[in-house]
Amino acid sequence: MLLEVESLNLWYGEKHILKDVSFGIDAGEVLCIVGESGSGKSSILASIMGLLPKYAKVSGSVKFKGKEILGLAESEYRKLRGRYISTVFQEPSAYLDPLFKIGTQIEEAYIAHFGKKGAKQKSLQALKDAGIEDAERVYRLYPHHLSGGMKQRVCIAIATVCDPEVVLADEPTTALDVSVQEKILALFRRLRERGKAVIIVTHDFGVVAEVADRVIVLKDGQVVEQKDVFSIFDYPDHPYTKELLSAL
Ligand SMILES: Nc1ncnc2c1ncn2[C@@H]1O[C@H](COP(=O)(O)OP(=O)(O)OP(=O)(O)O)[C@@H](O)[C@H]1O
Repeated sequence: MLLEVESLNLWYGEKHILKDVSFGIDAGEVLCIVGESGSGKSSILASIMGLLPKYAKVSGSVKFKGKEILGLAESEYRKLRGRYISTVFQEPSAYLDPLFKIGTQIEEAYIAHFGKKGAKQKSLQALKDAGIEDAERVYRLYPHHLSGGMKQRVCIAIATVCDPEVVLADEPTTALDVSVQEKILALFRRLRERGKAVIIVTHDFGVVAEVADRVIVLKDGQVVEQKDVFSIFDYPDHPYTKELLSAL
């Protein structure tokens, strides 16, 4: 397994948020984490990325290529984030800095790990890989010049410019028009073809049907079902899974 989460538990004060969560993902796979709002989906991603608030208490294990990463020092997490494991967020407008050109923001992500040399070329390539054909032009624009779908492509370029092995995405299409959602999901399928391990958090089984190889269903911080995508639609076991599916 490229990334392996084992018996992950998370508490905020007295509140037990994640309860013995275990799953793994290999290169070239898309795993969807499905569950209602508040079930703990984003908390799983935050635990993997080392982005939990200080008052959070965690136990268990998160291994990347066999090496424990849960509880690393912030300086160590910084070496991982963006370079080996990176994240695409729900709201591209909130993530992009309105004051800086697109090119600058992608380059910054690259320079943090590799230095200035080759940064522009890599950034343009990342934009093209994210489905932006006129990359040279978009490179010089500011975020407010772009549509929501284009901004999310830029965020994917930022997340992939260092060629990470794992890409995490938290509701990456929720803020977008239905017409562009499909195109963004196609990009995640392309990441899988490029050998990335992709974890997508969603509450939407429509998204699952479009991209997932495997699915874990989370309820109140617990994994209640874990299956390949065909089985989850054809033979859902848990009543909660059936309930989520009936909303589709
Ligand atoms: N920083 C925090 N401090 C305290 N409680 C938190 C914090 N972040 C999340 N929680 C709580 O943890 C629980 C799980 O939240 P989380 O955001 O992981 O769920 P989610 O399934 O991703 O929901 P959503 O789809 O709404 O983002 C919720 O009850 C939430 O209120």
